[in-house]
Amino acid sequence: MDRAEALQLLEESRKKIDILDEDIIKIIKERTSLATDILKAKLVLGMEIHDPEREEFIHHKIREIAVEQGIDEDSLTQIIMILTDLSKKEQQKIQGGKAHGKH
Ligand SMILES: O=C(O)C(=O)C[C@]1(C(=O)O)C=C[C@@H](O)C=C1
Repeated sequence: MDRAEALQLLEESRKKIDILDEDIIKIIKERTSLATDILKAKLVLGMEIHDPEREEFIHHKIREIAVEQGIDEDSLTQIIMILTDLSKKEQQKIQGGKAHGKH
């Protein structure tokens, strides 16, 4: 591969990454926005926002997928922790808004 081809390959790969990053962000938004329905259900069921058992189940599942797909387990675990954190923060935000609306 000469220098011109290398530059072209880098540019094309970065374009693909930019598109994938946008897709990932859309999916993160879709996952986070489920917080509204999850909180609605939890309030009826008298459940806490933080559900350690469910999180443990997700982490176990993710570790299996990481091994299967040959992705670094710790990195994938960190990503899942960020995603569950986003969901909890969103649920707390909605709950705070609801509580505030009562007064
Ligand atoms: O499944 C739930 O109960 C959720 O609130 C969603 C979720 C998640 O983001 O996956 C977030 C917080 C809980 O601790 C467990 C899981």
